[in-house]
Amino acid sequence: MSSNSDTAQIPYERPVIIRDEDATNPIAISFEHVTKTYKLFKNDRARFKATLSKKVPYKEINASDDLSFTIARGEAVAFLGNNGAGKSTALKIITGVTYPTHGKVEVHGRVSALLELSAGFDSQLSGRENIKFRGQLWGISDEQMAELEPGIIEFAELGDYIDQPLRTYSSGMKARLGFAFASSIKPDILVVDEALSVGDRKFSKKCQQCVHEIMSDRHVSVLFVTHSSSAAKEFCSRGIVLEHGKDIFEGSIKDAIAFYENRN
Ligand SMILES: Nc1ncnc2c1ncn2[C@@H]1O[C@H](COP(=O)(O)OP(=O)(O)OP(=O)(O)O)[C@@H](O)[C@H]1O
Repeated sequence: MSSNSDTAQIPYERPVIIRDEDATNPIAISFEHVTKTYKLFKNDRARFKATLSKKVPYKEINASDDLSFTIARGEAVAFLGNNGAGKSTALKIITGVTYPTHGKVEVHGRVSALLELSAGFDSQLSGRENIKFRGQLWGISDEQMAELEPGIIEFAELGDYIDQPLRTYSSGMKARLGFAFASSIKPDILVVDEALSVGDRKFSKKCQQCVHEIMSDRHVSVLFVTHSSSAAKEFCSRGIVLEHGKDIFEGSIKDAIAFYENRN
């Protein structure tokens, strides 16, 4: 693999993103030569100045660096890597929270992300209204939402607060609502960061159980980010080890864990 600096011709100089809900495609996710470059300015003032002038100096960091991998339909793959290896960046590209600088990304199927659970909620709307609103954003029909709503509300365990505006919720309560929604909408692709902590210990356990149930469904493709070898072994058949944004090892989960552990 080559880095940006020594690549004469960058593949997909303009990012190409193909995203659809075709869950019959044998490929769930594919990255081809994906690079995500962040610009690091000296401070916020310099960042602001850079919007007006091209002369403001900055450093560049490739959070994803010429990253290529494919996740097949129904496959469960673990991303292993130390802090800053580029795991979250890859997940954010998959969920559309951030865009690559170069490369081609394909995502086929409905993605449910257990990442930033409370992002995107409207604080003036109640929990119930937020569920409906999110359902509309996801393109879920009113009938389907009406079927799903009681399960989401029951799972979230918010009691009377479900009809109160979200501004009255604690951060844990918002995360509960986000988790309840994301896990109830039958995804084709589940993206989950194991570091995710939702609410108190009891609720967190319930969430883990729920994630495990979704992950055991053989039709769901899973991309699982973890530092824990045992969780990766339990659910994933394949592992990808990331370092400095690059894919430095890809193989069976057993081999990937052995590689990762030897490196640390
Ligand atoms: N918005 C940003 N601006 C600048 N640099 C960023 C930004 N987001 C991430 N980075 C950098 O990109 C690199 C990869 O970060 P990323 O969050 O993807 O790593 P990670 O493997 O998920 O780490 P962790 O295990 O700590 O969650 C890091 O060096 C990080 O500092």
